[in-house]
Amino acid sequence: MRTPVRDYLLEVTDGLVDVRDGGVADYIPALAAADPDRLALAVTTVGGRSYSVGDDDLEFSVQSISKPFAYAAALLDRGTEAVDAVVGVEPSGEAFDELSLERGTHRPRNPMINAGAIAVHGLLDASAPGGRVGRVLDVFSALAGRRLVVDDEVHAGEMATADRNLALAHMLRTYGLVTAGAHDVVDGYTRQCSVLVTARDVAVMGATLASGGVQPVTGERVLPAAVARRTLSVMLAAGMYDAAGSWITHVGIPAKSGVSGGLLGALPGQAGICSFSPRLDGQGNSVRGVLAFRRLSADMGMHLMEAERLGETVLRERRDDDGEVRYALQGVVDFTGAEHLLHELAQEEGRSPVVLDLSHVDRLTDVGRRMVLEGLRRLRLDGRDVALVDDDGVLPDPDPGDGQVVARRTA
Ligand SMILES: NC(=O)CC[C@H](N)C(=O)O
Repeated sequence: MRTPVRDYLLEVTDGLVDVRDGGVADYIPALAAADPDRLALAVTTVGGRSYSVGDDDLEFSVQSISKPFAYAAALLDRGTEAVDAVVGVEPSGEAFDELSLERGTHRPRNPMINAGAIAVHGLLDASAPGGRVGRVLDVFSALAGRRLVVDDEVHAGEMATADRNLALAHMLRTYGLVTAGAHDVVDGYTRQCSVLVTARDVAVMGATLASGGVQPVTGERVLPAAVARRTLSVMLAAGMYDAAGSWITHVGIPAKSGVSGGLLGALPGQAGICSFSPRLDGQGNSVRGVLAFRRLSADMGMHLMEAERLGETVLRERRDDDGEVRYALQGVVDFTGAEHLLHELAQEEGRSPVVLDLSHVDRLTDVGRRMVLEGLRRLRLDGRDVALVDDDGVLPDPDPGDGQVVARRTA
């Protein structure tokens, strides 16, 4: 069988070929010269499988799609507190190159606009080989799973007209939010924007954020889970500049756009997505990219707020068996899954022993584990015997805290 996923992506891009609205960014010479008809769409699942169509191997400069990844690198290098001291996490509701600073602290409102991204670039570990740009290349390459490079021509072309970004950096220096030289930081930030990627690379990088920081193809943990979660949160709040509100409403996928026409999406627990099409709308977002994401979100149920009642699926069956009550669980036991089980256990009457069969459980989250153990402890306080069937060891060291390890059975 040929998997239908790639065919679906083809259908989406085929439907966009005739859309020619918008125009390419013209303030960077290399972007002004881009072929506006190029089109690519790529998806990588958190399981590490990639599907892509169109110009999926065409390299383009990453531009502002670098911002969330550089933010993640700064969190890695400096920790949350130091990063929070120079940049906020609020949507700005303004254009990407606006000097939008918070009242009082003078911090740029978020790391997804230029002012914030320039401050973030200044935070990167400059002691790495190749300095801050070397650091960017190392982290980006680990995220993509291949060695990435800077396009010197894109960089030189943008530096020739970088007055506005230089102004932002000088302004940030007056507030002590950038300490390195303004020219140095903007030069490094512009190189960061000039890293060459393909749509396939960006989808894989996004899948790394979506999977909580583990690069799903190489298996390497590139980012701590908390860094991935924070990066996705800021993308959701501010990744689409002044279109953030309508983006959340219509698409509901944490995302980041760039002036070269790339659009990154990362859906937690599911997939990284990238579209590439150079014509931009008035807000600087790729016209066909926005349409592709709207369609994917609607067709594939990818809107973050599309809530599934998964908790109830955890209970596979309850059986009265030879004088004992057996609960068979399945899937991933998280807060709502454990709550569902605890609710059922609370209805239990009588004195027969309770057996929890975990044979079909993939995993318990930390809170799921603590809640299930607390349930077992309370059953024992009520004078009931409890036992576990857990041949795969999904609940290692089942100590409910009363000093008595729970008995194990084989299925
Ligand atoms: N929105 C963007 O992609 C902007 C990135 C570009 N390098 C700039 O700083 O202007």
